[in-house]
Amino acid sequence: MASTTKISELAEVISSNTAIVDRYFISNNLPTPSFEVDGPSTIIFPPHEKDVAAAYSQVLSATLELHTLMKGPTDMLLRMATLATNDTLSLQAVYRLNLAFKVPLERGISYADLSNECKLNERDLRRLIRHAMTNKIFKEKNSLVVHTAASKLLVSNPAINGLVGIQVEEYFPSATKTVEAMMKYDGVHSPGQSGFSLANNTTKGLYEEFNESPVRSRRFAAAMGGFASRIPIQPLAQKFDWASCTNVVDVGGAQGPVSTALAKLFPNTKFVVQDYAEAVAEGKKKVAGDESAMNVEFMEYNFLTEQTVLGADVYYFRAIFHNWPDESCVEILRNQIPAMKKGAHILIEENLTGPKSQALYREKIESSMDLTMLTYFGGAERTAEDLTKIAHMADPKFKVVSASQIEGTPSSLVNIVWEGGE
Ligand SMILES: C[S@@+](CC[C@H](N)C(=O)[O-])C[C@H]1O[C@@H](n2cnc3c(N)ncnc32)[C@H](O)[C@@H]1O
Repeated sequence: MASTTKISELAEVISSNTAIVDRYFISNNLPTPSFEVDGPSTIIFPPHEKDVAAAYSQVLSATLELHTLMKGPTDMLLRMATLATNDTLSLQAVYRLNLAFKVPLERGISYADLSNECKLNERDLRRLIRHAMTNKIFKEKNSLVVHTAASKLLVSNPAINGLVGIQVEEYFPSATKTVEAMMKYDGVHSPGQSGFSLANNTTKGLYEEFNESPVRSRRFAAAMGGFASRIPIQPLAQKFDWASCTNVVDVGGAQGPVSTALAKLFPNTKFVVQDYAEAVAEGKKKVAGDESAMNVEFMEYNFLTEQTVLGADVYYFRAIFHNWPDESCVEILRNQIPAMKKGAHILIEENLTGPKSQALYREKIESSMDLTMLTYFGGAERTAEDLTKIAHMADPKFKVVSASQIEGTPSSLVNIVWEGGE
């Protein structure tokens, strides 16, 4: 008989690594994880110390694996789809009915009063909320619905609320159509062939569709902005010689969160942020009167057409290419060529995927992000080699000179030099 089994090995990994994380919390006077209403909303982001981050990641992976092993193949298969779908269903109810905003933060509310406020009968409302509670979104106290740290976050953080909104209102229906879309078009070769497009009964891609719907477009932009604002700027500032550039074009730069931050650090470099009209208008409003953003300009530009800023030193794309199928990435790169001088850089900042043999939790998050890109856009999470192939397909005179992680962030920077032109 084996002296240790897989499940007791995993239990040991969980125990020893939880102790490392716990010691870190205690010695740094940090609150220990809790969903109590005054508990911390984030655990460790970004990871401050590598060994603690590794221990934290081991705990998440080993608990996931132990949980799956303990369920066994039958229970896992029988329940997987309904469990995951119903998690989203009850979250959709929380979002759609605006429940987090209707439960008073300080005292809670009865199901009867909440039912009146939501115009939904008490019995069904209770069923939905009780399910949300299994994910620690609200809890019951003295027969009242009261907040937890998770439900409170929906009230206090508009970006998180927006991200939840797009998951339940846009992603949830789109994902049900992804396989159908792939079968229909034998893969996804243009944004209009995505699960999103099929679910929305359109041949347009997500961005084009949202251009006609300011409410959906704003919710999406706010949610993306929430992601963007969590990434520190210093590591990117140190990763490239921005100071030596006269002009940088931030292509698809949204409301300019990166360019306005870089512009403060590099006052002699001019940053041009390009995006659709609405993002550009919002960006202009944000920097109006800000002396430190005098070197930032906003410009409407559709990157599916030829680049209009000629002769810049850098054309920078952050979190753009993973939103597009390979064919569109090639087109976007080719659209920059007529504007590019010899030696100009295309800088692509993206999360690059790594080898498959990594911690289970990390693998699940990365692979889930990949399917999210596929469903929304027909896009993909890519390796450095994938992006190199795309650059060469666009033109062999694009030379990939480096691709490496930006220290302290989840992103990498791919530096491509244009060897054609004058
Ligand atoms: C995921 S966001 C990234 C925004 C920004 N680069 C950042 O990292 O915060 C993608 C951006 O691409 C813009 N975009 C999508 N299609 C575009 C197009 N055809 N032309 C210009 N911008 C576009 C969107 O409006 C959005 O702001």
